[in-house]
Amino acid sequence: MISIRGLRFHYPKGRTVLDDISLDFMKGNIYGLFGENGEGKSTLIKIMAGLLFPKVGYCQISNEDVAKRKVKNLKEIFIVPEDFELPGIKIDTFEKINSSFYPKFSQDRFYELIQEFKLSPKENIAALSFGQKKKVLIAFGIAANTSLLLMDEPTNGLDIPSKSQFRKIMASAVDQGKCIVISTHQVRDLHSLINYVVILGQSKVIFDQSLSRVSEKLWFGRPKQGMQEDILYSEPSFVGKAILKRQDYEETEVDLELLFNAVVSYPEKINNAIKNVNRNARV
Ligand SMILES: Nc1ncnc2c1ncn2[C@@H]1O[C@H](COP(=O)(O)OP(=O)(O)OP(=O)(O)O)[C@@H](O)[C@H]1O
Repeated sequence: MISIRGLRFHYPKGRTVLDDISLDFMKGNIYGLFGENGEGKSTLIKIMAGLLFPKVGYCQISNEDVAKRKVKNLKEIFIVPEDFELPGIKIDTFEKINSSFYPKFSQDRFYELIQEFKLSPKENIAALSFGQKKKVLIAFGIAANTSLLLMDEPTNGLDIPSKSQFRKIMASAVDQGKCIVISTHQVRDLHSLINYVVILGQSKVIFDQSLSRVSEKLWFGRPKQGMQEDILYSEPSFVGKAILKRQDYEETEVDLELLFNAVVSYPEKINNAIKNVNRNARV
């Protein structure tokens, strides 16, 4: 669906932000795009939305460069940016004006979500808090039913109950016709939502794996006696929790935060452990 090859990007007179990025994003999946502050997540999301253009390489949607900004492609992409401004109009007026750009827009779904977010269609957007405005945009993005839904730090500004509500709503939004990419540095917010992890580090892709592959190859938890030699990564702040090569241990739930910290600290070691096809080999 989205294919990125050999992509390089820098801002005018700036350092290289993205260097030789190659990635595929497929329909039916929710991708978590992670990276520390300033690693280029927002930049990549904007390139995927056709708002910034690669200096080298390409980003294609359905085999066409997004940078060409063809209407047939743009109507299949919706972005919920990190920062945005919405006009000072009523929510239902906003819906009427903007929904016409998205042929698969579902009015019913939009107003259902607006209600779920405890907003009213007659409220003026100007009078809403930042978090409430974000909810309007998230509801619009889901209702737009585009093949590609990009969300940059969507949980910023949401309170704790709204974060779990967001996860529930997003889980119900994905279907076989849709690809969702969510960027965040708050890895924990995407717990039990995503099924692919992409991590950017030092301008490169340092990790690109499905969670099913991760849980097939890695074990997360507090190691018992006799498991020490399989430890790949541990951290005192995770009260003894570690990542181990799975070997013959039971499958565990992936701890996204621990995985993220491990990949950022030892990208090669973690990638090798996942790629390793020989279950008994020691890394
Ligand atoms: N408009 C701009 N002009 C110049 N440099 C920019 C601009 N926007 C971002 N940058 C720089 O590009 C780099 C990547 O920024 P970007 O916002 O893509 O990172 P990010 O991973 O989304 O960060 P965060 O997690 O803090 O939101 C940073 O070094 C930033 O300073």
